Amino acid sequence: MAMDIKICGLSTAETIERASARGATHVGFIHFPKSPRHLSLDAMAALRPLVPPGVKLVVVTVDADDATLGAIAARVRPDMLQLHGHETPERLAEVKRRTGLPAMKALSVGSAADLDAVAAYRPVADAILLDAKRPKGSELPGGNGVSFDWRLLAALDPATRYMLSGGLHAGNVAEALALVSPAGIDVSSGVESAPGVKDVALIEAFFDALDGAPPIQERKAS
Ligand SMILES: O=C(O)c1ccccc1NCC(=O)[C@H](O)[C@H](O)COP(=O)(O)O
Repeated sequence: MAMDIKICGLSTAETIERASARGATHVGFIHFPKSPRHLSLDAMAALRPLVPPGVKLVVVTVDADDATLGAIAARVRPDMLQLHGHETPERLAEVKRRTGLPAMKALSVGSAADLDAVAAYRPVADAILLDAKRPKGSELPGGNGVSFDWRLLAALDPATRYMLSGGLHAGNVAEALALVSPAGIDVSSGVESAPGVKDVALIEAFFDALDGAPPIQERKAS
């Protein structure tokens, strides 16, 4: 099965087009006012038609209330929500029921014990994204450009499908994929020239690096 590739925090027609053309299966919009990648409802609704059919649009929120999530569902019509705050499995199930949308839950990993949370979300989440912990001083629960120790994922139930996230870039994605076999990968800061400024050349370099990575069957065998 081909790996999912999510390019997150996009905000321009050019970067949506390039990421999609190079093989992104998912593109992400951030709706979190503290983020340099924040897009208003109007901005997301305006960019929505630029996401090609077959590429999934994910809107990322952080502990958003029902009114906000309802407005996103109605006006932006994403294919999926990404809940990147402290949402419990019960809240995730409620969000799915209220919005009628699939939901991915982001979980932060700093130690093997952090992976215990995965079991609670697996029955309700449509996808699990494993990200690094927020560094001290950052106001952002994601999009910090820092990685966690990928070797911790050896402790995961091998049946767990997850998206690997946190600090990936063209220079380390092949190394990550030599160590772990995620169902998907997600990148934001690693394809930016400055916080919130996506760079087409870095997007190209990321996909070039993936083109050079060994296919998943070879990775599993090694
Ligand atoms: O990117 C943000 O600004 C952001 C803000 C608040 C919550 C989540 C956010 N990003 C979510 C993502 O899915 C990022 O792609 C993920 O955290 C990886 O980011 P990076 O380490 O910068 O590649």
